[in-house]
Amino acid sequence: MTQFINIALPKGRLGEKVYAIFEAVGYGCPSILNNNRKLIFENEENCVRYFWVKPSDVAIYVERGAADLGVAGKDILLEYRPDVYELLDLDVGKCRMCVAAQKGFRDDLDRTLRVATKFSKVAKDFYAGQSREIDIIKLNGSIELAPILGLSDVIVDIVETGTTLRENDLEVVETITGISARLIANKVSHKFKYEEISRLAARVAGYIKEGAMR
Ligand SMILES: Nc1ncnc2c1ncn2[C@@H]1O[C@H](COP(=O)(O)OP(=O)(O)OP(=O)(O)O)[C@@H](O)[C@H]1O
Ligand SMILES: O=P(O)(O)OC[C@H]1O[C@H](OP(=O)(O)OP(=O)(O)O)[C@H](O)[C@@H]1O
Repeated sequence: MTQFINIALPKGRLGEKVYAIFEAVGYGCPSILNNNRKLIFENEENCVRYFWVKPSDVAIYVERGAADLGVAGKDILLEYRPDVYELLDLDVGKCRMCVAAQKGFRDDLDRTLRVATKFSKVAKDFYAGQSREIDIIKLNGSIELAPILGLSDVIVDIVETGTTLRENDLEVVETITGISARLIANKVSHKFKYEEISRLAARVAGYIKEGAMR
């Protein structure tokens, strides 16, 4: 008997793009795009159930088995390091994790560098690799304000188009890593729903490969 697959989708900028991929490979759930406040959608015909989840929470749902699969940005995986399988790079939600600062900023290396970020672990690892002493200032949004107001020397944040940096007279100092959305799986589900998950992942992988060749 085919088992239901539970998939945690990230609400917001990534969600619809990601759902479009699942729909294109036969895992549609037509009512999901109705603009209401429902958070769970299921399609009995193809045995799939979707949850709309805050992007930074997707990994938690998957790690703890509330969802079998999920889609999370590589930024979230690097920061929270959930114990999940990373099955595929979905090639959407592409951006970069960068160090940025006010134009002309030079690190004088004499004193502790103040780093404002949502991504404390990513920032710590990056500067540990350079043996640079830092002070993390953990913020939850509008990170670009920090160097402008003198709260930090630099920021570690996501850059997509570069518009937010440009409009606030900041610039990229260094790129830490490229980011894109990843399909992740709960480790127990991967074992017990192996066929269902493998079938879905293979179809998604084929779709992405076709897209790359187009
Ligand atoms: N310009 C961008 N800014 C932020 N994230 C982006 C951008 N472009 C792509 N992404 C990717 O999309 C994912 C979701 O970003 P989004 O901004 O929708 O959520 P968020 O507001 O950061 O989430 P949360 O509210 O849970 O902190 C990110 O984890 C990242 O992988
Ligand atoms: O290079 P860009 O295309 O300008 O995108 C980058 C901006 O987008 C994200 O912010 P988000 O919109 O998630 O807002 P917040 O982090 O301030 O909540 C990120 O933190 C940058 O501020």
